[in-house]
Amino acid sequence: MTQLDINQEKPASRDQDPHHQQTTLDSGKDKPGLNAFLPFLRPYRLQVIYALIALVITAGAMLSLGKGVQFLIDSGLASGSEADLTKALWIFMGLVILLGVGSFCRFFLVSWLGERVVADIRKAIFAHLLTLSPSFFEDNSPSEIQSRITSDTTLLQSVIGSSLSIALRSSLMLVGGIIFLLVMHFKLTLILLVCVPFVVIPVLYFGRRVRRLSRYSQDEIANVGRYLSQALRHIKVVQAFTHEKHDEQRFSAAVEQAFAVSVKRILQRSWLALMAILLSMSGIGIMLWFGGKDVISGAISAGDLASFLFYSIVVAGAVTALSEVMGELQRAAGATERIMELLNERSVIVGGQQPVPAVPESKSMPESQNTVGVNNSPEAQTTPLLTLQDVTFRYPTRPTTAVLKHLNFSIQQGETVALVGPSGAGKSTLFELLLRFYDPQQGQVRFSGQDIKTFDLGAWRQQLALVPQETALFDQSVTDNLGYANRDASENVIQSAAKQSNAHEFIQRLDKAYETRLGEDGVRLSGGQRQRIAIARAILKDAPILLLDEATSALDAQSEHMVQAALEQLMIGRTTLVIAHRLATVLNADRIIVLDQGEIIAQGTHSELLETCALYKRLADLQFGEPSAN
Ligand SMILES: Nc1ncnc2c1ncn2[C@@H]1O[C@H](COP(=O)(O)OP(=O)(O)OP(=O)(O)O)[C@@H](O)[C@H]1O
Repeated sequence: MTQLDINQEKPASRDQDPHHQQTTLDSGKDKPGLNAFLPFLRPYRLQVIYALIALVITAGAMLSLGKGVQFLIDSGLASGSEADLTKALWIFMGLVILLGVGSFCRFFLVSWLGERVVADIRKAIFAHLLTLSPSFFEDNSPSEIQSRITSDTTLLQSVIGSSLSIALRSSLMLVGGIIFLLVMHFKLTLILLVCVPFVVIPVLYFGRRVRRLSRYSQDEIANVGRYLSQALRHIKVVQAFTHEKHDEQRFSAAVEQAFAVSVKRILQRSWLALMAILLSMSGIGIMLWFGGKDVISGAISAGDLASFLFYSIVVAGAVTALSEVMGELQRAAGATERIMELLNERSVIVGGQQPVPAVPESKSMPESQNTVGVNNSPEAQTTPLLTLQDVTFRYPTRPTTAVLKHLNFSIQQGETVALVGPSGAGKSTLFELLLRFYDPQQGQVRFSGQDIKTFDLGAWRQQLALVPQETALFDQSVTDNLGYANRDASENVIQSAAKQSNAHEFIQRLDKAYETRLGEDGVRLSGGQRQRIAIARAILKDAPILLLDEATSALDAQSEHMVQAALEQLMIGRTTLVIAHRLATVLNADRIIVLDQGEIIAQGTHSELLETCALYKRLADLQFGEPSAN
């Protein structure tokens, strides 16, 4: 399904909807597993090879170290010769240096690979997410996706950056260690192999419990963090309702809860330490006893016993490490699967190959503003610029309800058409279809006679400039926020757009003028100022079709005048479709379309509609404050 296992419950009807079928993921087949991220490792083949070499060298050095210990004791200490001792120590130190340098290289290379691959995966996911249609984000909430990406990639990072190398190293140590042990002393090896489970199983048991509690502990800490950020984000609400005491108590309850979980974890960890020391040291004691008897009887040397102990510890350590990382590897396989699902998700909105035809010249459009070329052919002059033909649309999340029903209308180049209708009539949805956030299930939207689905998606969206009701602003400078519409615009061009949209003056009055950061969600601007920023953006985009969604919230007379003047400037020479909430807009429109419950119920001018359409008359009375006698 489209859901990345985020939303478990889905309405059954969605599966029967052919449109929605396109948005579903084939998560059931070809489970990718860990090898799915091999393509991400491919560019770093050399580093992988170097890391493997370092891995083999360190494992070899570690295994040889046991023999080094034996040599040190038997040839160095037991022989009583200082020269032999020095020689043995040199060999031992050589191995230690090899092990140290090898470990340095292995650790650096493997961790580097983990970080590098995860950085690439994060970039790939983000770039891919940006291409998905809005319907995908209705099925999968962005905040869930965000936390998924963060936790899944962090898990992958730890697996690529450490667990995999631990698994490889431990396997080498395990096999190598057992071979050394068997060659050295068959009977002691058998004793060891019997002892290992007695040590490893309890350690694993407590280890698992510690891990599980660590996860709970993390969750509790996340809860505390969430609570904290909510309270601080809404600090004005907290203080206005004098809610401080209550919030303080709830916060301290959350902190105490986190503390209680941590104490449980610490206790298990302490048990783990106790068991590990008792069991492993008892095991060593048992072997020392058996081995010591053999040393006394002369069957083996003291060096033999010491190196035997060394290899036993290596083998037990490898077994423990392997069983620990196996769980990690499994979890990482799940994480990889989810990441791959996300990367394999295809947008249901696909662009075509056709170039967008040039917009026919408008008599009122100044030459400088018509950037998409001019087409003067008689055919271009007569074909409407925009046509909706029998358009029926249902949102993918509500496949049974048609939001737009059999819409038919055309707009000529340069025309201004106002859309009017009660809340929920489908006005904004119409804009979403024009922007191709969704495609209609039935009918076509045409531009200069061609279905907009045949156009390259980016090129088509370049033809439209949207001035939304709520202007989305980013926590960046004013220049960056304006430049959002046109990344190539120079500072001069940006300022001239701000002047045209009557935004320049208030921008100049901000602390750092155009360099002022607007704060999260542009909180530092008033409604009218935000709208003028949106208008400046549309000017910068310089698209032939304007989609205006007028703000419903009332502006004071001065702001209203500024916004209106800016809009009039913007509309010159463009084809405009406006969701109208102001009297001035409907009066200035060439035509008004009245929408109700997804259907066009009337079209005409303001005065015509007042006569012919009861719904329009009622809306005019309510929305525009227009006395019905007018
Ligand atoms: N993403 C969505 N998923 C499902 N249904 C939606 C979605 N967006 C809007 N709708 C529904 O579609 C219908 C039309 O909504 P739309 O926003 O187009 O109306 P509108 O005429 O613009 O209303 P308003 O003037 O209040 O903005 C409403 O019933 C709404 O609940």
